[in-house]
Amino acid sequence: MPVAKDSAGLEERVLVRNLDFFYGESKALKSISVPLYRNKVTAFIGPSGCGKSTLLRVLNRMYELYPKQHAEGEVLFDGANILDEKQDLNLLRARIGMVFQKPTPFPMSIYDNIAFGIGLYEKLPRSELDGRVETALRRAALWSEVKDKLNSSGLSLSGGQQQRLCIARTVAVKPEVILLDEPCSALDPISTAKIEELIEELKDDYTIVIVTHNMQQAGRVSDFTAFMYLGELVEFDSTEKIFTSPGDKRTQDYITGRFG
Ligand SMILES: Nc1ncnc2c1ncn2[C@@H]1O[C@H](COP(=O)(O)OP(=O)(O)OP(=O)(O)O)[C@@H](O)[C@H]1O
Repeated sequence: MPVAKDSAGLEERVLVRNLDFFYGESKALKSISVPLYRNKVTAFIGPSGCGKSTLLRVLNRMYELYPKQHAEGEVLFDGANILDEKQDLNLLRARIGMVFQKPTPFPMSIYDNIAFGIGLYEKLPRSELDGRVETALRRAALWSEVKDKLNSSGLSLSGGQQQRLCIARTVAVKPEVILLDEPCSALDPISTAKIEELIEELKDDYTIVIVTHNMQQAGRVSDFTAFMYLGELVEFDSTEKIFTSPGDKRTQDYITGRFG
């Protein structure tokens, strides 16, 4: 299928169109429309409760795990609406991976943390699996720190290392889009800097979406920024534009710390 690119060479990897989301009767997302461009980092910012995490949870249909939550509208991925009932959820979650706020390694060895995820989707001989585990750990900038203790528990690592292990686990199944929900909020500044460097490198291969409360972080890591407020998407533009001359007063007030 020919892929539409605009004059700036941007390719819409995912296109959210008129998306509404409901927790029971309560509407948490109101007619959200936003593109997520290939090989770019898009940051979602906005005050607590504005719907950032809800939006991420729609993008890989995580909300399906809970009763009385539903989405209406379209999330187009390769031209198909992932909200469609026929969507294979396991396949979707392999293609759109997610890293959570709190590092969540499985209670198993470092090696198995990575191998387990791969094993859900592919049956590989041990030698090939070893290679995939190493590549994923290198990609997550963790290999040099763990290569001599692959059999130690993932839980024995520091918080920052655990978060990189979770990123390695996500990368290992070869997703196309990576969703990061406040990935640094539980980390110290050095670990945060490492994750930010990693995001910069990963965007060569993936489409990345990050939710962050940290304005400086959004400014450092993202190419595009979406500002949300009370379930609405107020403004979406290049990060430079949002942070230097936002079009909406609410965006301006938020980024200058006047509310939120
Ligand atoms: N499980 C739930 N049941 C009912 N309402 C919920 C649930 N989870 C979130 N909400 C509501 O949906 C709205 C959006 O919440 P969401 O967690 O997406 O916001 P957020 O922008 O990610 O906030 P934060 O920055 O504090 O993480 C809020 O009004 C919240 O109270």
